[in-house]
Amino acid sequence: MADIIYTKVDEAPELASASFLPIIQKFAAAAGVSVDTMDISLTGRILATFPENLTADQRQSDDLAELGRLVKTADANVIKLPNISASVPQLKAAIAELQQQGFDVPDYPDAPTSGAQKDVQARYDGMKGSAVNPVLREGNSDRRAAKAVKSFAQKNPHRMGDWSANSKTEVSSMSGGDFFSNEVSATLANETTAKIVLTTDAGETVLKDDVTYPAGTVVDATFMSAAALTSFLDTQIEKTKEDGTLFSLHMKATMMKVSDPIIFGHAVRTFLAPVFEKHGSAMADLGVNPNAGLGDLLARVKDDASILADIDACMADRPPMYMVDSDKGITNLHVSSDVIIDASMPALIRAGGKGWGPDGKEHDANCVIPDNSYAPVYDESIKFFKENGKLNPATAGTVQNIGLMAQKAEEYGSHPTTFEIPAAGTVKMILDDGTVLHEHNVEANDIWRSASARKAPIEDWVNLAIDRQRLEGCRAIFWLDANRAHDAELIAYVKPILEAKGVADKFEIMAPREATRASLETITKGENTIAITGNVLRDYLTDLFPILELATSAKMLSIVKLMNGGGLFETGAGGSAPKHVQQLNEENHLRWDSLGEFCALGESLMFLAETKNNEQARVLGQAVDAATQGILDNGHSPSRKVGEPDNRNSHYWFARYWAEALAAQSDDAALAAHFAPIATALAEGEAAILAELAAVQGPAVDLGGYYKTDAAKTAAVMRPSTTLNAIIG
Ligand SMILES: NC(=O)C1=CN([C@@H]2O[C@H](COP(=O)(O)OP(=O)(O)OC[C@H]3O[C@@H](n4cnc5c(N)ncnc54)[C@H](OP(=O)(O)O)[C@@H]3O)[C@@H](O)[C@H]2O)C=CC1
Ligand SMILES: O=C(O)CCC(=O)C(=O)O
Ligand SMILES: [Mg+2]
Repeated sequence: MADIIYTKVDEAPELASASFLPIIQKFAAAAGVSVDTMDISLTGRILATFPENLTADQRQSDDLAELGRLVKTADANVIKLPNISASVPQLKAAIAELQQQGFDVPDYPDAPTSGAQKDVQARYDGMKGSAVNPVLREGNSDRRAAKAVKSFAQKNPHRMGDWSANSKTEVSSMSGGDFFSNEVSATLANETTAKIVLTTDAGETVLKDDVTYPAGTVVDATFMSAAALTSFLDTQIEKTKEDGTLFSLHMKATMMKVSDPIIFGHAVRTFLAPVFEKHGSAMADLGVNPNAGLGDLLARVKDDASILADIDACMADRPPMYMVDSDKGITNLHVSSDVIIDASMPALIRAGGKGWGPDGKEHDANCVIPDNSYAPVYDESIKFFKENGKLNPATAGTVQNIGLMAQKAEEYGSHPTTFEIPAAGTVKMILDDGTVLHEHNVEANDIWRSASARKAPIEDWVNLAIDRQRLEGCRAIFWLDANRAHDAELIAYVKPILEAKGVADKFEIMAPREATRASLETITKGENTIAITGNVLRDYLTDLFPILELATSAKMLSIVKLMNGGGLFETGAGGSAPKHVQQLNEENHLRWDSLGEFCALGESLMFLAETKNNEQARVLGQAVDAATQGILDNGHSPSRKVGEPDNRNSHYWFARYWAEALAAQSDDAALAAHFAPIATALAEGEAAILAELAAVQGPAVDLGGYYKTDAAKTAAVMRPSTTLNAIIG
């Protein structure tokens, strides 16, 4: 096993790796540090899943499973880049591309009939949504802006949209019948197994058997009423029309891969209700499944003029929709993974409460977030900015996050215990001694789910928060709502630990709405605060605050201190940025900023130094920090526009500053001597390298694929400077 594992992913970050990884490997080798890749890309995972369909040459090892084992060991030192969390349309596109490239992987069966097809679907469903992060996240989350990054943002504040006090933008959530209002929760005294049973007029169905919980696990159960949801959506569609705003739905269909595509499907069905009423059976015959989105629906009915005419008539009567891409007519309801709440809501808030409409212009929006558990965070943020005006990134303090994440904590681990209820009845969660832990009366189509959080991760999370607060000395708030069933159980863990450690006076506990306001007030004053949250708010807040403070979450330090002693260094909270790939394809400019990778690399090397007593790794790591600082101080981050320096330029500068820092340091004479000529060559080659990088921009390029690019073609595009390549090798 290599000292450091650098993940092979998809889309923009993977393109960046084609340029950056050779530099990392070359520099690390000088200190005897090995850096290897493991493939967690969507196509890599598909190929690893169907070996029997592939030739011996085409087969691929199951790197995700291997990494899943590694992160449970003290040896883990993994740099994890963002990967695609695939919706079904993305999965199908990746399958089609592989087939075209000569890989005989099976089609995704939409409506499996045979056992074999059901097996294929189950194997694909295992790859759906956020299938990677939960496997690797065997620790809690520590995300914050490095000091250099934060002070750069303060000195170079990004543009922020203006807020008007009479902006009509608002958040709308259900008034009841949602996950929030139906939640029950209990902490288990003993280790136990449990089963989930649905009882209807037709009898008993075991929805899930043999779930095991260690003692001390907090186990929740809740459901969303389908009737309450559709009536809420109906009301919101009407209300949006009356208000003259954009209808926008924000959810996390990738992470909440069972529940949220169903909720999304209800929105598609409700928005097009007259069409479903009239053409329901014809559309079903065409294989329409509203959960797959409007994009899939339109493709399936494209040859039926009467359905299309009724869709047009219905849309004309509906409020305008918030658009993903107004030029291409891609709406909010096209694909469930196109609008991901953690990125979409902050972008809208940063823009002053504006979203893009079908006319290609910005408008106020009705942000429909059906469930009330976390919607108040966005609602309160919007209210705060309406009252106080936009945040000033030049003076704002920062919100750091310590998030409960380990061992599939809370909602993000609930997929195996989430069910769309087939018929009215009762759902019971029954423990092995026969105790009924939780019970709900449900109707057909309700979404019932159970989530849990284990004792060891909870205690680790509280201790991580105590350590962080001690280091920062700033305000620290547990975002927990004493009136919410699950949060009350967590508070019962948090308070005694704080008291036992004598630090209870350093922490506050507030419900998400109050904590949002308190945190915005704190950073507006230029002060810092730590948000100590559950798993979902970890995700939401580590986009919300960075996007307001730094313009993007991609620049964040994202450290997962693995519970068994290893380290996982995620590169930012940002995703895979499909738009960036499109720009590279069209005009050979990659605007992806690798700052997240630079920060993660520095942390990973320092971690190697600590855990393996590797002093040369420490020297390399310190020099990485100097190089990152150099990129920021000298303005060598990528530009967004073709013809201007891009991702590849930033890698050249990074290599140069890294080599210069290594040559200049005096802790390790051998490394200094090794890097002195490299630093000189990089400096002397500057004019040639920059000219070679600039020369290629403009024309379209061919990478030989989107989901699975051709390695040689990608290397040629991403490493166009022969002068730089000669130095890096
Ligand atoms: N940790 C993970 O593995 C994550 C994976 N994803 C996956 O990423 C894909 C896209 O998701 P999406 O919601 O569009 O979110 P992204 O984070 O990919 O993109 C949102 C926007 O943020 C900006 N951005 C993000 N990272 C960078 C960067 N390094 N440099 C410059 N700008 C950046 C870009 O803005 P602009 O285009 O304006 O420059 C981008 O369009 C999905 O497949 C999703 O599943 C998403 C989140 C996390
Ligand atoms: O795993 C995913 O799909 C997304 C993860 C994410 O958004 C985050 O961790 O911030
Ligand atoms: Mg996120």
